[in-house]
Amino acid sequence: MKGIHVTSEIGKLKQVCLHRPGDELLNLPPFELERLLFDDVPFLEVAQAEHDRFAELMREQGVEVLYLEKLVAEAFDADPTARQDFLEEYLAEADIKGGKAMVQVVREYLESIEDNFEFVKKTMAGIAKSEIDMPTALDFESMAFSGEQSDLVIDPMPNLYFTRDPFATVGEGVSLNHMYSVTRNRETLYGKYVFTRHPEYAGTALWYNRDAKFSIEGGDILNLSKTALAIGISQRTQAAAIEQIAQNIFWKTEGCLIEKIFAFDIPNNRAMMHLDTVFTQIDMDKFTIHPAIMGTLRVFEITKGAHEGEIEVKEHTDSLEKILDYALGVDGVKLIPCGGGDPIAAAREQWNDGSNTLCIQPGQIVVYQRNNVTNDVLYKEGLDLLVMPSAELSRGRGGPRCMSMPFQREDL
Ligand SMILES: NC(=O)NCCC[C@H](N)C(=O)O
Repeated sequence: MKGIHVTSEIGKLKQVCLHRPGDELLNLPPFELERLLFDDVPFLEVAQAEHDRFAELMREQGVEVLYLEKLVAEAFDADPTARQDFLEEYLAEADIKGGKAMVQVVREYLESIEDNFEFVKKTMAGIAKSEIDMPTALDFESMAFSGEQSDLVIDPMPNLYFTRDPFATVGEGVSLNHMYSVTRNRETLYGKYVFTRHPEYAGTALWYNRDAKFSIEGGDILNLSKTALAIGISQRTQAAAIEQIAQNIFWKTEGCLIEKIFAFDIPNNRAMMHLDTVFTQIDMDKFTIHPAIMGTLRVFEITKGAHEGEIEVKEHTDSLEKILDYALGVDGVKLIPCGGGDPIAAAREQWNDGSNTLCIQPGQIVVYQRNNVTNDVLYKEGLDLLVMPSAELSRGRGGPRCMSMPFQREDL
């Protein structure tokens, strides 16, 4: 079965989209880490082995694993004009250091890669100066660049293995996001070509588009039910983007069943960059949570207004448990604190994504091995943990939920 179908965070996972970390992690200059939103340089071989185990754990549960790089290559295999169109957009957004002559050299270099899969991986990895012949007829900009410090002509996209963020599946459609940072915004181009040009996915409804003005990222978008969505107001997602997606869903697109959007205003900092870094659903009535967000969290409910183009907003003042009971239509939601309530363990394990779990089916979750305090608490709560190695992957500041985008889940 193809197409998108996701109406919860916990319904049995049938199909998921990943990206296996590739050479983009070799093109990470240490002095560029902050700009590229990474905290250390991972050891690629080990990161790949950890990622392969992640995929294997899911396959063992009957999940079909798709790879983003393969889907994009399939779109190009099916329609060579798609590859040409992609290349033009890619070059325009690549911020190529140097002038027109350099752009031409890069274009020829990429065009010379015949195999579409290799071509896609190269665009993800970035391009080093040493890989290309510097232009012979130099325009001034290219000439000036050849003496510059940077060894990269095109930046890598090291965050691509966090497939949760550049686009997000909701119901039968997708929010094709506009990212907060320049470095991650290029990632959304791959989603664009999958959802508009891949033979199986072209025509997927888009609830948001990458050319919109405000930023929204998939780590902030949580499917609570067929009709309710949670979205974080965070470092990465602006309230204005939530208003825009609400407008799109309620008034400007067809086919979305969402009737209520709960906006969760979380602290604006790197450790808690997305809602899913502090809060993930793990069972019908259970969530993991970073205790540091309790007390400060404001929650708004957005619904369709009475007149064309209007939305209604109200703020909830109940406890988070009560708000979630109401949003999910259950009784007695339980919040399980990361780090077992100990503030140092909570901060340490949240930093390494202790609250960022991927639910395979109600009560069964993928977790990082390194978060042993939180994992013990989850065992005691009766959860079935699929534990994955996490020494290298965690250096990018994302966990199992960040590294996965469900394409299909069974309805609850
Ligand atoms: N959903 C997530 O929290 N994704 C993790 C993204 C980590 C990445 N290094 C970033 O800063 O965007």
